[in-house]
Amino acid sequence: MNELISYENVRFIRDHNVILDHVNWTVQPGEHWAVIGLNGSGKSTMLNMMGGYEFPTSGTIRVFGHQYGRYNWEHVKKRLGFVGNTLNRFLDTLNMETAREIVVSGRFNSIGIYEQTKAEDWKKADELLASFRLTYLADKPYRFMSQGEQRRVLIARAFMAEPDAMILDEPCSGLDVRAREELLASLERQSKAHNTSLLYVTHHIEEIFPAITHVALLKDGKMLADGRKEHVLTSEHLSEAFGLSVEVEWRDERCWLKIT
Ligand SMILES: Nc1ncnc2c1ncn2[C@@H]1O[C@H](COP(=O)(O)OP(=O)(O)OP(=O)(O)O)[C@@H](O)[C@H]1O
Repeated sequence: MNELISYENVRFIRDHNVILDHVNWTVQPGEHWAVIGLNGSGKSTMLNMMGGYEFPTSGTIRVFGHQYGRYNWEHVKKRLGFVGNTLNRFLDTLNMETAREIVVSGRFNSIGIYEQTKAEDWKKADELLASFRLTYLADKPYRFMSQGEQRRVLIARAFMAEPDAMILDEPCSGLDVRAREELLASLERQSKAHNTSLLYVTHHIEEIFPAITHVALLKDGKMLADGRKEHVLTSEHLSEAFGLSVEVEWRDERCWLKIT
């Protein structure tokens, strides 16, 4: 069994609401996934479960070959990068730190630096800042950055530990079009450099950049379609998922939507 991630018949019920309904999903090494669906379709819940933040009501989740509930999940989490709104819990600490400090802290999977750092850690943080075009923010405290800048700093931080898989929950929200394109290019570069599988949640089909190989399409907590992106991103599937008549157009290995 060499899958990176596998969900078997995963159900998640909260307050009598079925939030994920018999979800089956497999990610193989080398694949990069986009997870799409309308607001409330269960995208974040599905991915947050991997971090051990929610326990499935039934079904099995395996990450890096380890079954959730039967293994010390801290070891799994060390190999997972995560960028999403859950980091807002640490806002008080983040606000006090500079971009450089935040990126370095990713080396220890912490927010805030509580361990001995080495010169090479700072060198690597500087390289990451450069790769994400954030050098100009190196010494600026988080609280004085724009929303888009904060988002990019957190993404650079998540690469510091060279994770095997990286969950990015709407990483481009709040970014202008140029910043979005720069971020997508940096993500592509970094994921190649470290062999990191990307798991990318978005509402925007045009953010599915060429390096993304597969798509999971959720509707009302169910997996409507999953597999290679060319097979999933069709006018029929997307019209059904969005409850709206749309037409898909492929240009330069990217997919664009037209409302029809
Ligand atoms: N802890 C919780 N308790 C109760 N309901 C929850 C909880 N977490 C999520 N939900 C509900 O589960 C559903 C799926 O939420 P989720 O955040 O996974 O959707 P999403 O597809 O990521 O949505 P969005 O695109 O708006 O971010 C929503 O109806 C939400 O209200």
